[in-house]
Amino acid sequence: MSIQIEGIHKSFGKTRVLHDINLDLPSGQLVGLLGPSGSGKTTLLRIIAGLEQANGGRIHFNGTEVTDLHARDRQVGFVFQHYALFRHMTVFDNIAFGLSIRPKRERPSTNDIKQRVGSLLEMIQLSHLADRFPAQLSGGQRQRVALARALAVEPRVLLLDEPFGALDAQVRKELRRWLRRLHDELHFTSIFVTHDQEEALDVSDQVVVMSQGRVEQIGSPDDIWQQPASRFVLEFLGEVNKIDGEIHGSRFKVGHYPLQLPVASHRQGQASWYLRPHEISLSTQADARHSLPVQVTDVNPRGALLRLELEPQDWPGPLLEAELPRQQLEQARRGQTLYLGSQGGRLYVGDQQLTDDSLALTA
Ligand SMILES: Nc1ncnc2c1ncn2[C@@H]1O[C@H](COP(=O)(O)OP(=O)(O)OP(=O)(O)O)[C@@H](O)[C@H]1O
Repeated sequence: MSIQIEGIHKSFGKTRVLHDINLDLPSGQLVGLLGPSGSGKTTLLRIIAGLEQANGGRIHFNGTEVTDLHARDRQVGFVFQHYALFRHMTVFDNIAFGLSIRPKRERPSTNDIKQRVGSLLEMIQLSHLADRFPAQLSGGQRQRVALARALAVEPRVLLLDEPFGALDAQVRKELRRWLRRLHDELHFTSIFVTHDQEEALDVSDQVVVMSQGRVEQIGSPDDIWQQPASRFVLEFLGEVNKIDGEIHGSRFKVGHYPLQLPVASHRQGQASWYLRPHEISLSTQADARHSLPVQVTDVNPRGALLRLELEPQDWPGPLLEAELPRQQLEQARRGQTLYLGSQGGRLYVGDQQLTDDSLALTA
């Protein structure tokens, strides 16, 4: 089931919380809706479900307009962070619920219901707990039952709002892998709200990044990571170091250290150089490529990698995080002075990136 969202906007009172949202989501994809708290993810999800009315715009499922269709007629399954299973019903009855309340002529026979619930129980690997009550399950098991319950009625679209938000990191990771596999087997279309960028990048076919009620970027996890469309996306997705300075002619001056830009910039003044930890290179000697002195304040080996915390020396700025192959700096130790450089990173003046490509700065 493909989903088209055209010019959706929404206000609560005088506050506009969604601005002209346009999305075209192909059938069968697992789409991650990612953004900070308050960016409008849940509101958009509720509008797609029909639980909230937009102030304008249209929604189509497979080309058919559903904007004015009641939630119960949209055939949408919903799983929330705290999904209230019926406490007085067993796991089996919870999953069977949606089927068993159907009007008589649409209701499958008792045997069919038994079979369908049986195969869902197998799928969520909880067949052995069919007779338990929700209170006798772990949080992860409860969320799996919630998912099976949503899938039992064969929704055309499954919407998940932080479904694993309340679970601990390990269970969360297992469940999202499991959701991915399930998705690959059953090919339904789902939209999955999260504010956890690792979660979104890990399981989604496409990620929609939202900020302040607008779509900042839509693309594959790889696109979004490699080619962030804005400074917001760059900062929101993954760790990034920010080094502030000023552009004068063809130089980017950090404190009193002038770094040479590859080409003279037409923009002058305040600018920020953004570097992911792995884009930092370090040398024990100052040279043409490594000119900014930093002091090592922490050394953390992580397998084949070395993670260093660095304090700017003699130039203003917050602590920096660098990550490099261990053999490159075998002898790194706390208190040592090193010289920072990079072949990459991105230079921004305000919200505008100075070049389309990554930038190499040399002293
Ligand atoms: N029923 C409501 N009445 C008034 N304001 C609301 C209502 N629901 C949401 N909002 C506001 O709309 C904005 C978007 O909220 P929404 O829940 O969609 O964000 P979100 O990105 O899902 O956030 P979170 O990750 O914290 O759940 C927020 O500023 C919120 O306070």
